[in-house]
Amino acid sequence: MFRAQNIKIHHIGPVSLSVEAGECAGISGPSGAGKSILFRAFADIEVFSGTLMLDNVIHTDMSGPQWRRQVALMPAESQWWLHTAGEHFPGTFPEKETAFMGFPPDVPSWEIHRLSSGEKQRLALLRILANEPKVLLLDEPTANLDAEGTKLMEKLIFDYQKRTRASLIWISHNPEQLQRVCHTLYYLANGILSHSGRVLY
Ligand SMILES: Nc1ncnc2c1ncn2[C@@H]1O[C@H](COP(=O)(O)OP(=O)(O)OP(=O)(O)O)[C@@H](O)[C@H]1O
Repeated sequence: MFRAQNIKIHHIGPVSLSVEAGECAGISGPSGAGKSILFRAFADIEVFSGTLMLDNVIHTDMSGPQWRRQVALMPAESQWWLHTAGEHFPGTFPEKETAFMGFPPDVPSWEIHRLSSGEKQRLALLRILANEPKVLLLDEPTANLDAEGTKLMEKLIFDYQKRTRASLIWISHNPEQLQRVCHTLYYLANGILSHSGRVLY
């Protein structure tokens, strides 16, 4: 279970929220409200005050890299620093999953500069899932994808969540998507995170 208590970062907070194992919390809110900033606090990559807990372990009891291996941030703009796609997967390349996401078998040799925004987004998710995190912080994960790509991305995330009981926090500007993928909905505006409802199945 992921728990954030009294998180304050820049003009945002105090923010508290809990996400059970196997659950998805959605966050919406106006552009510039600070949703991505809040994720940077949850991933412990920017200075904040308050407490983060993962399965009752406080974030200060882990190193930053240890925390981020378990609480993985998929930013709206993924980072790439090596020459080819394959070099960004340190272990075994996830051939089955890349094929599922519509890539041909030679994708590990693709140079980063040729990747489209949507290809980057799909490969960034596969890179993150390869580390088997317990919490996924998904910042508009389907923003650059068409309807078919969105469907595949949502299915890949669902299958992962079902298999591992990971907790998800999903930022989106698309209310239909949040209704479809989340159990609980939050709204961030004017620095305040409000619980805006539970999705009924
Ligand atoms: N390090 C920083 N210090 C101060 N302000 C910042 C910092 N980083 C971002 N901001 C500002 O905070 C605001 C919130 O940014 P953020 O990217 O979190 O918004 P958002 O809710 O994710 O927006 P969008 O929905 O458009 O992606 C923006 O006005 C941004 O310029």
